[in-house]
Amino acid sequence: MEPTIGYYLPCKKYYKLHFEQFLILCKRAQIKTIEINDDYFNSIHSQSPPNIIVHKLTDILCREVLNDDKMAHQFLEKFRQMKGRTIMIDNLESISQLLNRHVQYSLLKEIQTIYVPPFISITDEFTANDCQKIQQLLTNNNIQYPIICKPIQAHGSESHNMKIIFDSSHLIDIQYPCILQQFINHDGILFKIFLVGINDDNFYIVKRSSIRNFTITQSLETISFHSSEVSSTQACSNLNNGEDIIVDGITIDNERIKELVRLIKKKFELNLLGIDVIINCQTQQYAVIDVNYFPGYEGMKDFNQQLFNLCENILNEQSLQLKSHLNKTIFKNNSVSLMKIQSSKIIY
Ligand SMILES: Nc1ncnc2c1ncn2[C@@H]1O[C@H](COP(=O)(O)OP(=O)(O)OP(=O)(O)O)[C@@H](O)[C@H]1O
Ligand SMILES: O=P(O)(O)O[C@H]1[C@H](OP(=O)(O)O)[C@@H](OP(=O)(O)O)[C@@H](O)[C@@H](O)[C@@H]1OP(=O)(O)O
Ligand SMILES: [Mg+2]
Repeated sequence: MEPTIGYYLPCKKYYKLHFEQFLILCKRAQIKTIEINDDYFNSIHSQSPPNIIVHKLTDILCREVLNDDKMAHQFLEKFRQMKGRTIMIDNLESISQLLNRHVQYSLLKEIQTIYVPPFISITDEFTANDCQKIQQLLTNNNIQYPIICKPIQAHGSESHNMKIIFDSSHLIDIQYPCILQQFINHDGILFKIFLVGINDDNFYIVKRSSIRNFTITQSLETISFHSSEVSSTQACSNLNNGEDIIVDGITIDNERIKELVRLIKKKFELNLLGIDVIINCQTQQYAVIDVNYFPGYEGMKDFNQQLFNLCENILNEQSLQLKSHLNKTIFKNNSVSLMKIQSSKIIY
């Protein structure tokens, strides 16, 4: 029977990735593809689950985990029920570790050689009256101004509105729940590392614009921004470096990134990853500021081919395992009948 790959992608993601190219590659290789949606689940009793499911379910996972949404939970349960019979690219439990910035950063910090700028987590139990308490937490954790305030939720439309705060008198501006993190001067350059987990070396680095350096000489008003304004491919914000500042010389060490990718992939057990790195312009430390599940892969021309290769590898492994399982069973059955023959010989 021909192998099958199921997919669940929000429309926007499907078109942005040109996912039809992936489907064409599958067709050429005689791999069946099927969209996983409500219709699929309604007719599931008549078919066995796909060998692999490729998906971006982060929005639905966020609704389930962070908003306790029942519909989202019911939909995800249908994927969970296929566990053991299909390979999910990637596991929902692994992806969940990235959805909350506090969880994500805490796990990254457990990797000793990885640097995550110091942060504290501010739950929604804090109120505008707690600024002193928050300042104390910042001091205890050795976090200096400026600081960046990020929503605790790391994925979805609500997660990208950020603030830069320059002094304690503006702590009143933070939105709850959030992460407050040390702002690192990095010459306005961000490195995005896109990974398709065929092996640890299979990553692609793109350089993007980012937020320019700040020196605090006087108290500044809080700056609010959306992360796409400063770091998307089209970014052209007054928070970026002006054209007169030349930063083309900044490069990143491939070997260091290779090690970083290996450690993060192993820690989170994910195949489709985007890792955002900035380089502290004073200490040259590589700071990991964000890990995204199934990112946009903008700039990586052959993403669909890479994803296809990953799926093909998994299918090949599956069929090898199946063959070896069948061989073992045949061998076991043969040896059983051989033993029967031998023992019958003894009897006679
Ligand atoms: N600690 C930091 N120091 C300096 N700049 C930072 C820091 N953290 C984030 N930034 C800047 O803010 C931008 C958005 O941060 P972050 O990547 O955490 O947001 P996001 O909304 O999760 O992004 P993405 O769209 O990649 O998911 C970064 O691209 C970078 O320009
Ligand atoms: O593609 P999607 O709609 O899933 O959006 C993702 C976005 O890709 P896009 O901006 O190119 O679309 C990613 O940007 P890159 O790191 O790849 O630059 C990153 O911001 C993810 O966090 C977003 O996922 P979300 O947070 O919304 O779940
Ligand atoms: Mg993110």
